[in-house]
Amino acid sequence: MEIVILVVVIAVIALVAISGLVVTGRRKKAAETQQPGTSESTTEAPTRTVEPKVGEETEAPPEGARRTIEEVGLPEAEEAEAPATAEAATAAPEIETPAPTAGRLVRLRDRLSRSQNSLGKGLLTLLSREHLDEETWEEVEDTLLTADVGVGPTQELVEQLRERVKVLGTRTPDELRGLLREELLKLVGTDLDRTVHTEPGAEAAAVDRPGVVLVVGVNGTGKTTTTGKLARVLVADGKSVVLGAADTFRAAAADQLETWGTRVGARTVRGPEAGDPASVAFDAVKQGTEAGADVVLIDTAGRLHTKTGLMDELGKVKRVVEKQGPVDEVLLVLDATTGQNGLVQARVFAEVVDITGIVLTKLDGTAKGGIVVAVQRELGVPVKLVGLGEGADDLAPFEPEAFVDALVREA
Ligand SMILES: Nc1nc2c(ncn2[C@@H]2O[C@H](COP(=O)(O)OP(=O)(O)OP(=O)(O)O)[C@@H](O)[C@H]2O)c(=O)[nH]1
Repeated sequence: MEIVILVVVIAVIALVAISGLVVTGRRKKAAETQQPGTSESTTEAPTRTVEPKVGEETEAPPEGARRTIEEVGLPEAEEAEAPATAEAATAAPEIETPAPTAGRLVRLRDRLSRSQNSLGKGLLTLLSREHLDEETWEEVEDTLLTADVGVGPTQELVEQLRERVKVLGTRTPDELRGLLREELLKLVGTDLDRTVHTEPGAEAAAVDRPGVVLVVGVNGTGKTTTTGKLARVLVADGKSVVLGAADTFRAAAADQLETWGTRVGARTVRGPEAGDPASVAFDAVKQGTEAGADVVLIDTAGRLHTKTGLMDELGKVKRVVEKQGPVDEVLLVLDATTGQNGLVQARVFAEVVDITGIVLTKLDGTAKGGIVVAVQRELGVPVKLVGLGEGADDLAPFEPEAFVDALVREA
């Protein structure tokens, strides 16, 4: 009997154990069959990746999108498209046509007058006061000094204005505007040669060499950008241009210049990183001459005017280039927003390389347009170009009338 009970107990235990195993096995299977469920969300993932993300409008359509074209029955179109796309990938980038240069300053006048508003508007408001007492004249003086016109030119202007306002007696706003325009124009100067000399000098007729322009200045003033913009201006005027990346300190600067060049089909001559800038400049002129280019533009590295070694190096760049012929234009790039500090820079650069023209950049970012007057006085060298923005065609020939008009125009 005991034996029978023992057998029954063992049988019951065995049954329980077997049914437990079966349940675990089923659960495992169920878990495995849920994996496809998870992979369902992964199959969703690719679907998600073909959805455009914010800012992807300009990217090539993803694979999924092309299949949709197939679905609507245009396989031939896709086949025909495929080689074209492959070709486009290897083809040279499209060459841009820069905007014409004539009247650029006028076109950009709105921007200029917006940024310069405080000088012209400030002066006109002061001069419109009923009684022009000593205090008002002092305010006129302060306004001019704040706008970086410089002490000497400010005193001259105030003296002239005082005299003429006295003679004029009662003043209408239009008369005042006219008066101020005339006096500012006198200060800015209308008879300076503001041509950027990109043509080789007379001696070149025998040698047949390109015009050579050297671009110099302290760090970050906008040399590379200006060189690139100038290349566009020249190409727009039908000239062939070779660029010399003599900024060997920063590989990125040479890349930046090359990008500007590529956009307008101008070749860039570059050297090894940290190589000798004078030799790159020399090579650029040599290659420009061999290629029969019209102009060679040489971008130099930014250097602090206080670093004697770097300033000596700049002198060497110019001397080495001159072994092949004179440099026709040395452009000093000054950042208009640095105000009076620009004058100190100008003085030192002028001692090392003969500056023949000034490019005043970032005039769009300052109300201190008076630096135009101050820097010309300081160096006796005219402002020839102005930068009015970061856009590729935001470089304008400096036109005194358009500039002064922008200063005194009605807001
Ligand atoms: N708003 C404005 N920005 C400008 C103008 N000209 C240049 N810039 C900007 O100034 C910055 C410096 O310009 P770069 O051309 O790299 O200056 P750089 O003098 O070559 O610099 P380094 O090689 O480091 O000495 C860039 O962000 C330009 O886009 C301008 O006229 N207006």
